[in-house]
Amino acid sequence: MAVTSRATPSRPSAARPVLGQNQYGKAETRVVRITRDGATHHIKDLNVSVSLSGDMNEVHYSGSNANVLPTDTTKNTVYAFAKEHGTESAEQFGIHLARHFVTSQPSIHRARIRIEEYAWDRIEHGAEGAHSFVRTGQETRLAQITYDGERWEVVAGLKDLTVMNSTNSEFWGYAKDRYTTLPEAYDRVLATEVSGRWRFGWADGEKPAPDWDESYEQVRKHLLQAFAETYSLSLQQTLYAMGARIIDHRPEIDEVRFSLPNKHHFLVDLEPFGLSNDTADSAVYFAADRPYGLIEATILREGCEERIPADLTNL
Ligand SMILES: O=c1[nH]c(=O)c2[nH]c(=O)[nH]c2[nH]1
Repeated sequence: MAVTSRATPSRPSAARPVLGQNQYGKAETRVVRITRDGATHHIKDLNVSVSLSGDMNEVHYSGSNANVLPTDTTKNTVYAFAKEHGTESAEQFGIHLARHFVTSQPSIHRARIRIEEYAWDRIEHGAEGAHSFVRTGQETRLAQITYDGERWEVVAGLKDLTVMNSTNSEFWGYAKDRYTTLPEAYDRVLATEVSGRWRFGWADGEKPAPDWDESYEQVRKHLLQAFAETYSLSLQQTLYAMGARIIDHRPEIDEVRFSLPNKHHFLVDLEPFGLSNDTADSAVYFAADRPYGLIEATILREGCEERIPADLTNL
């Protein structure tokens, strides 16, 4: 029930149920810090959950918020601390946060900070710069084989391959109407979780089949390198570059389709906390999980038929 008066909060009568263990805080603040060492960038990608407890009887019994540091504040603290301590280990980062909450708020006696850290490897490629990353951990490899007694259709693919460029991405010059509020971006983070399928030209059991494993490794390498090396004016352009590079380098493949969610990273406004974000040496982002742009397209070898379904979840 909402509090409707400003009356002094009261304790429950002896007959009323007693409050047991309780805790609160903001769960899963997704914070990404990009540290810039010239053209070499470093990523710290954390999922931080704060859980606080202490003198919280009144807020439960009567709704008095006097002892409650808002969960929104705990989220802001994570962002601000990411700017100030974000290159440190997750353990050390958690120690800073926990100490801050317990020592700065008399009503908070215990802070539990849980952190998941996502690791990123650099994408090896031939171009300048060190700002392209692939999230550590194996993607899922996919295959679909169809045979009607005469002809074969083999489609290979992958999903859950997460990649990021921490620079060399822009988005501007787009159509605008009365509902457009998106600011034009001249240097943004471009991140996506690649879902792709590619169809082999091989359809005839008499002809030698491609080396499937070698083909998979090469397609994966080419799509990563195209992602890393493309100076991107849109995710659509990057998608086309990835598919075109596969078609150009892998003669066994006739058709490629990608479904690429645009995993938006929004700069956090740290001005209210006296910190300037997006400086030459570092920037802190909020990694949003939804809604997301979804960019999908097929790239074909000239003269080949489009057979991979538009909705990759049907494959
Ligand atoms: O690369 C992009 N393509 C879009 O179509 C689009 N739309 C949008 O809001 N942001 C972006 N980014």
